[in-house]
Amino acid sequence: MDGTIAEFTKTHLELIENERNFEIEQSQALISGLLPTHLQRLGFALVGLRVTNTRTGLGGKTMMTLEAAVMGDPLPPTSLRSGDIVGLCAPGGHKPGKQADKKDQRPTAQLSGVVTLVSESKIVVAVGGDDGEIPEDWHERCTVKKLANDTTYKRIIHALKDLTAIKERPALHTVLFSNIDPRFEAETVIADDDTGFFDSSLNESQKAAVRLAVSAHDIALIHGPPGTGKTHTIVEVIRQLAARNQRILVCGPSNVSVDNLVERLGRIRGLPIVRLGHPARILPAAVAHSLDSQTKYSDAGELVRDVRKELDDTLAKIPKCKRSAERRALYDQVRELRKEYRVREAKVVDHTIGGSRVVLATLSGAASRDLAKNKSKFDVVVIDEATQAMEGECWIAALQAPKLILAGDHQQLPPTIKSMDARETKPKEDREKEQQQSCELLETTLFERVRTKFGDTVCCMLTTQYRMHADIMRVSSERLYDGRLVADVSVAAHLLSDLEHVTATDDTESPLVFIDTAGSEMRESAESSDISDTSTGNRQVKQLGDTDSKLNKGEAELTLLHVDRLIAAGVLAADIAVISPYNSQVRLLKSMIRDKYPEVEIGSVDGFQGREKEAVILSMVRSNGAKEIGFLSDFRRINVAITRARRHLCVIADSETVSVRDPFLKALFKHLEQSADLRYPDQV
Ligand SMILES: Nc1ncnc2c1ncn2[C@@H]1O[C@H](COP(=O)(O)OP(=O)(O)OP(=O)(O)O)[C@@H](O)[C@H]1O
Repeated sequence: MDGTIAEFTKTHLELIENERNFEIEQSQALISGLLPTHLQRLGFALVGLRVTNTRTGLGGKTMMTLEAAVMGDPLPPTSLRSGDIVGLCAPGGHKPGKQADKKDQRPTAQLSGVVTLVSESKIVVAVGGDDGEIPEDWHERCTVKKLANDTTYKRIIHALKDLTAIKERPALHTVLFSNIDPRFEAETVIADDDTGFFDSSLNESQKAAVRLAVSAHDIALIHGPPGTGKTHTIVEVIRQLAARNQRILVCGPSNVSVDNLVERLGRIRGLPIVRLGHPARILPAAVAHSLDSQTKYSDAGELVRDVRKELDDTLAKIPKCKRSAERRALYDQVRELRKEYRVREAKVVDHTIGGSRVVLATLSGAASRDLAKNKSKFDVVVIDEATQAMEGECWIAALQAPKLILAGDHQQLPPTIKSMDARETKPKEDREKEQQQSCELLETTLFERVRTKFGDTVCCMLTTQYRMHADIMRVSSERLYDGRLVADVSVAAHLLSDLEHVTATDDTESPLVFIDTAGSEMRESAESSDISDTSTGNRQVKQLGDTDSKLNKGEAELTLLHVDRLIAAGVLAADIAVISPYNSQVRLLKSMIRDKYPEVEIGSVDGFQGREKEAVILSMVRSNGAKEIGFLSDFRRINVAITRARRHLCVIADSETVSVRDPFLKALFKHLEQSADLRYPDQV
């Protein structure tokens, strides 16, 4: 088995290194080659800021507040967001008092940090702390510039190396890498009369999934098609495990996936939880459970608060201090206080993590030093949205317990492999076969691998969905979920016209509308360079892989007309989403719809995975004589697209181009022709 693991990690390490290099090269090509002022126009930098305040945050980090050079001026429009990794630098890397070389506008990053807040007038960046001290000669004017973030790749590489090096392996590893079958409790873990469930609203498939997950010794999968209450089920699994005195590490690939669980688990009385991760990246609703808040406000945190205050007071004195000797003395004092602060804080952190039965973090965050230092022992690792994480990423968490529970849906989009996306628009035959295989290997998730290996023995599918009208989910159920997915009675026939303030019209009484552009000459085109996003005032920079992205002006106009009709019927703009598989079309749609209806959400299909809206309009874009459909041929993307709508789905597409080759699309268009309210552009 060790040989198999060594082979597995070797291949994956190579692939992850490639992916990491690809991402860094791409972002450097975009960011490093441009002058800061140019980057600022593109939204990737803020130039000539003043440091207006410094205080101490978690991990002894210094929170630097930066504002526009002219006091009270707003910051220029920016795409910098909380959680971004940024470099802080002075123009030309000059030191205070020295003249900057006017010609050299390229800054050299001198400090790196994480953005914790961006408002109209200021940006706050957490710097230093465990990552190093702030240099004494730190200048008060600087540029903030977005940096490539390869932290997750580094952590995956570390985890894969650790996986190879393990001496005493849990049975889980044997199950995953050799031919040993997974084991389950022979006895019923929750009584047949169902009295053992905490949540009495669970449906039969959810109960079956909980039983499977609790009874597993090594691994169990919860397969949750769209809207089937996967999170609901995971919460019950965690409660059951906690009631059996197990310690649980709960992870997801994104902050949103983790915070969704934090919010729900946080409501359960008597279940101590803690959310690890940078406060800047945690959703407001989950912040109260963050390690940062708990160390700050708990009784045990009292110890830390005193030193924090002293540190902040000392830091505040530095900018006012003119003499360099005095300044230096204050810096020495800061260094000492910071050491003391870290020692005390480590104790509180240890206490908080150790006292929590459930610890939550992103997969990447599971590599947190706080966990490693705490030597936390977990009995079970639960990974939600596991089909959106690369296997290597799952191993960061999976190394920390002998039992693993994965939840996800392999019929929706897999993790994004950026080096593959960049090639997506090129013809298939141009891609090197080997690279194609590598990407496919990276795209194969741990969930998928285990499901293929053991099938239903380890996997339980949730079969009742609580989102879509029955007509909206039908094709997905029949083609992708063996016809087993059923709509709960509460949603099976719900319509927009049932909503308050919505009048009954042809649109609001139809769960499915299909506007077929075939023969209308509404052809696709490639993106011209002058589409701007008027909401930010910035010209949008084309994303990677967009080099050949497609748009369709005719479809965009039909989309706007359909939005007009829904809103005229009383549907709230905030209940409508407009989605398209192509980024160029998304930009075009934003430029046409945003000013008129700012609350209508407009985005890519990929970006909308995991979300839902009452009404969804899908613009498929492709319309050409050659019947080329590019990445619409990925059934998982189409599945995500059509399963976002609760009461109304309007598909705008050219059936002659889109419905011809791909079996899933063929089935979808057959269903649309039979069951949807069918319209042609001249009737809209
Ligand atoms: N047993 C149930 N009875 C009634 N409603 C339920 C039940 N299970 C889930 N739901 C409802 O279904 C909706 C989806 O649940 P949840 O958010 O847990 O699903 P999910 O599968 O995680 O979602 P997604 O499809 O986005 O992954 C929620 O509104 C939830 O209240």
